Amino acid sequence: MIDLTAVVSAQNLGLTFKTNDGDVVALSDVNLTIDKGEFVSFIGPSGCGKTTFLRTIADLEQPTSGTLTINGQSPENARKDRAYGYVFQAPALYPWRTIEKNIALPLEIMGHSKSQQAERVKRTMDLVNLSGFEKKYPWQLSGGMQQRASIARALAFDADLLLMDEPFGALDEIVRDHLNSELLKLWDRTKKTICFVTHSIPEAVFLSTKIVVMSPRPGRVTDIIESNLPRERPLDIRETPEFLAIAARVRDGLRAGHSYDEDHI
Ligand SMILES: Nc1ncnc2c1ncn2[C@@H]1O[C@H](COP(=O)(O)OP(=O)(O)OP(=O)(O)O)[C@@H](O)[C@H]1O
Repeated sequence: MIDLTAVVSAQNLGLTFKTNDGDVVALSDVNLTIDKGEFVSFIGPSGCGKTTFLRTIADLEQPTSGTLTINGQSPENARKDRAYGYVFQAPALYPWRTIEKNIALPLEIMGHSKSQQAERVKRTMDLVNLSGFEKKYPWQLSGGMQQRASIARALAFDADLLLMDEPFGALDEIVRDHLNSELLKLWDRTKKTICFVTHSIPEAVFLSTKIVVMSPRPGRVTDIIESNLPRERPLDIRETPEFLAIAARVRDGLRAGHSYDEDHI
């Protein structure tokens, strides 16, 4: 049953791309409910449909079967309502605009007043610890800072739902650890609902209240793991037996959905 109180509710969701080489089944029979305030990670090998699922929530792709609602409404209406912010794999900042002007761009397009823009830019830059870098250009910032700026841009809408497609994949491990901790604090402070795509088991376990394990050909959900870790998570939680037990279950789910033979033909 479709859950109208959920932030995201997918029922028997399918999406098949028609290509010149035939049909590509990107999503098949996906059933998933995401409640308000959850942090949900999507993990699975390349091509299992993680990005497609996020893009479908964002109304950038249309499902070919099943039902999907965002805050009880269609993805199209949710998009018109500005129900979500989207953070891409690469920071995608305009090099000719300063950081504050990059963050303000969507607000500018939406017709917010200059004072509203300034207030929101200040608030979101504070949230991602970038205060003081307003007048810098993207190339003057490190990769991690650029990605924080694009998170600020997604937050500037003040949407309750944040869609993040492997935002830290290109960063080194130390920076990634730091941003993972910062993101958890931000999530705790803002009470947002977050959908987060990753390839990293420790990242998924560290961040999430729920982990959705997916497998390719066709993109299916093979396991949904509810995490019992406390909401407050220092980095060394990754060495605890509770953490390692969840990581082992994710690994099992990934293995079960993976056909190694097929890959090596
Ligand atoms: N516009 C499109 N047209 C045709 N096929 C597509 C299109 N977009 C995605 N696909 C295919 O759909 C499948 C799922 O792709 P998707 O990008 O969602 O996977 P992913 O799990 O996010 O992968 P990655 O981890 O590499 O980002 C892949 O086989 C991909 O080639």
